[in-house]
Amino acid sequence: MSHLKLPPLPPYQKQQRKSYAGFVRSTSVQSTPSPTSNFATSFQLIVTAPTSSLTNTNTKMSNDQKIPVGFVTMDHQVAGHTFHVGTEEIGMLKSVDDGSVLKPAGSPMCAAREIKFYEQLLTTTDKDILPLRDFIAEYRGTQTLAVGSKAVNFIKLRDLTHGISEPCVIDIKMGRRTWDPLATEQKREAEENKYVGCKNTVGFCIPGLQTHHIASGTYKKFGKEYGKKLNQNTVKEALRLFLNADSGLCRQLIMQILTNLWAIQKWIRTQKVYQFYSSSILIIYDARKLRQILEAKVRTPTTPDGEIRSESPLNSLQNQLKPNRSSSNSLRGSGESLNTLEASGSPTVPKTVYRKIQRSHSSMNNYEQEMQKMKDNYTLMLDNLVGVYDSNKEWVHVKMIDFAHTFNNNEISDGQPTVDKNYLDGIEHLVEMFEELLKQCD
Ligand SMILES: Nc1ncnc2c1ncn2[C@@H]1O[C@H](COP(=O)(O)OP(=O)(O)OP(=O)(O)O)[C@@H](O)[C@H]1O
Ligand SMILES: O=P(O)(O)O[C@@H]1[C@@H](O)[C@H](OP(=O)(O)O)[C@@H](OP(=O)(O)O)[C@@H](O)[C@H]1OP(=O)(O)O
Repeated sequence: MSHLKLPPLPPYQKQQRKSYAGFVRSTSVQSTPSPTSNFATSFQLIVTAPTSSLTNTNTKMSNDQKIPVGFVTMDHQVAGHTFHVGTEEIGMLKSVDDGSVLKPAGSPMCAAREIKFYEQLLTTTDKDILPLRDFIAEYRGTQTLAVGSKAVNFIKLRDLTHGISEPCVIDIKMGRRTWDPLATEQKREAEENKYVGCKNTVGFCIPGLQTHHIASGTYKKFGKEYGKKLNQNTVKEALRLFLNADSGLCRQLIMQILTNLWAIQKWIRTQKVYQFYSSSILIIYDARKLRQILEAKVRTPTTPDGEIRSESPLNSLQNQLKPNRSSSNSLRGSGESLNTLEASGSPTVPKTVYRKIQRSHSSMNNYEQEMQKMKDNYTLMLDNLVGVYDSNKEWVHVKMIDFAHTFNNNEISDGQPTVDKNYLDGIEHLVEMFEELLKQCD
């Protein structure tokens, strides 16, 4: 255990924004949320529901947790402190209008530490730290809001799911060790006994993920009970589940994720300023965009070096269609329903050719799925037509989050500062897995 050289943390000062959203009652601030805050025990598969049926219904809270006007609970939160109806538990909020999330600042020490981390990053000129600005969600200061009868200080960040139609989200907590130098014996023991199948082998764990499962059109959410059961083999299945691999590994998606991971990995290999304990990498992508790419691939399969393959069954179908300049929907004889849209030249109108739908009692399920796919594609097409879904917008985010336990090296030891080997071990394994997935893309 390195010799601790931790100056007493300054008394916790709330940096408050001038303006308050919602309302703030003048109340006596409770000193801290209970330090042993209970977490909602999450079942393995928390939620599964048809994607099309989802709306953010997270606005119902108990009276004593009335959510401030202008905010709702974060519907795409996959891990961390969540609101728990009827308890003191306060979780992430999402602004309804400015594309921000608010993270409750937590216990005074963690809050001061995380706010100090973000504030330092805003003003630093240290070239060794500057790359970190690109790896985190934009910090938008702090804000105090009344939640029920409490005035709570929040850290305000860019909502990385904002504008993402069908957000697939995974929280990957980095490092074998997830307790910080100030952790009590009890906390260390608790942390050491969690996610052991993953942390002790690949140096990271998955406290939560959600995916819009393209093949079945359902939304699936998995919590920490799922993550705690993963090992170095099944964690790869979890990544494939997150990536909709059963619909086809998408080279474009994996390349975008890897490009960001490589940048973080390169910086972690050399930076000697921070030790990141219990910090996560959050990966988010839009399943609606992925679906569009996969459909396009089926329509125009390409060779590994990107050349459009010569005649493929679908191409021959397309060629038979010789599409005219407008959408045409022709029903023929045996119930074949073919629909093709000639790409009108507009980047937002996809050339959509629906595969022949064979209607027979033996493939009725297939038919149902095909019909669901046609409906989804129509939605996508109409979105594109009305510009709701700008196909050029950013649809993949990879960001470092959660710095409540991030220490400056000069706080920890008086020896030579070193790289964060704990975090590095995790990201080396994570990059390796995504590089392996890239090789599996056809
Ligand atoms: N900038 C963001 N945009 C969108 N979602 C976010 C953002 N930051 C955090 N989240 C969501 O909130 C969850 C928890 O975030 P974070 O880890 O910072 O909180 P926490 O309560 O400290 O978690 P833990 O208890 O695991 O340390 C993440 O898993 C993610 O789903
Ligand atoms: O990573 P998990 O499994 O969500 O564990 C959390 C986590 O350890 C959290 O600590 P922090 O990283 O947010 O500081 C714990 O909060 P407290 O330390 O405030 O109690 C949670 O209790 C942990 O959840 P769980 O109790 O399910 O292990």
